[in-house]
Amino acid sequence: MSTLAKSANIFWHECPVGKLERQKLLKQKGCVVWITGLSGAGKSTLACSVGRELHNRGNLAYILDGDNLRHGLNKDLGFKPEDRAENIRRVGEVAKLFAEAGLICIACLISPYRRDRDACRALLPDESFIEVFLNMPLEVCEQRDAKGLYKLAREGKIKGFTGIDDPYEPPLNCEMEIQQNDGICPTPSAMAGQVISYLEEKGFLQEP
Ligand SMILES: Nc1ncnc2c1ncn2[C@@H]1O[C@H](COP(=O)(O)OS(=O)(=O)O)[C@@H](OP(=O)(O)O)[C@H]1O
Ligand SMILES: Nc1ncnc2c1ncn2[C@@H]1O[C@H](COP(=O)(O)OP(=O)(O)O)[C@@H](O)[C@H]1O
Repeated sequence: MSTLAKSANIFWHECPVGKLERQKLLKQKGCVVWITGLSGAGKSTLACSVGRELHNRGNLAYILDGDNLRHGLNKDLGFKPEDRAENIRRVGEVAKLFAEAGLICIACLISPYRRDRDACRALLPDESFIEVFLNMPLEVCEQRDAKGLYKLAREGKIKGFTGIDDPYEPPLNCEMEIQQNDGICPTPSAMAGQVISYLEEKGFLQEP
């Protein structure tokens, strides 16, 4: 699918209230926390845990979950590489709007291809795209198999399943990597704590 602009004679209209004013109102800085990893790695769980913690602290956050968005905005897309690329492109653009609105936008999608994630990063101002690699081994995800999809993929009933017969390209330079310690997965709340600490350190949770 082409991402080249097809419309001509269009002009950007500047609005009177800008990002800085909205950030001051919300007492936080807009950013995108982009959680990537295999199906079953715990992306949605982590996103929800971070979202709850931020809400409890009085920060405004919004979750863009790949699975959920495929029920609406992206319901015309499948899992071929070009469909995944368009899926990630659209979510990247929406995430950019949320960050521009001053929110902490938490996007959780497999987003298996490095090039697609890097293109989303390039949409955001420096440091406000925070890539979190939820690095859970395939065996752990497959053992969890919360939706029974790995079983179907192993039986050949789903083709092109990430980690089985479609690639996952791990980030090379992500802001955070969360993994098992001595074979034990940190609890969702411990993982969320790591993300919140990062946001705090970088000043996203306070007035600009
Ligand atoms: N072929 C194939 N490969 C991977 N995943 C598949 C596939 N088919 C369906 N599913 C289900 O779709 C969810 C992933 O959607 P995403 O939008 O995050 O995928 S992607 O970023 O476009 O790759 C993913 O959800 P999560 O388990 O939450 O990651 C799966 O439940
Ligand atoms: N930190 C964790 N420790 C143990 N189990 C987890 C953890 N995070 C998620 N899970 C479990 O793993 C399964 C997949 O989690 P989910 O958040 O749906 O993953 P994803 O969104 O990456 O597909 C769920 O059954 C969930 O309860």
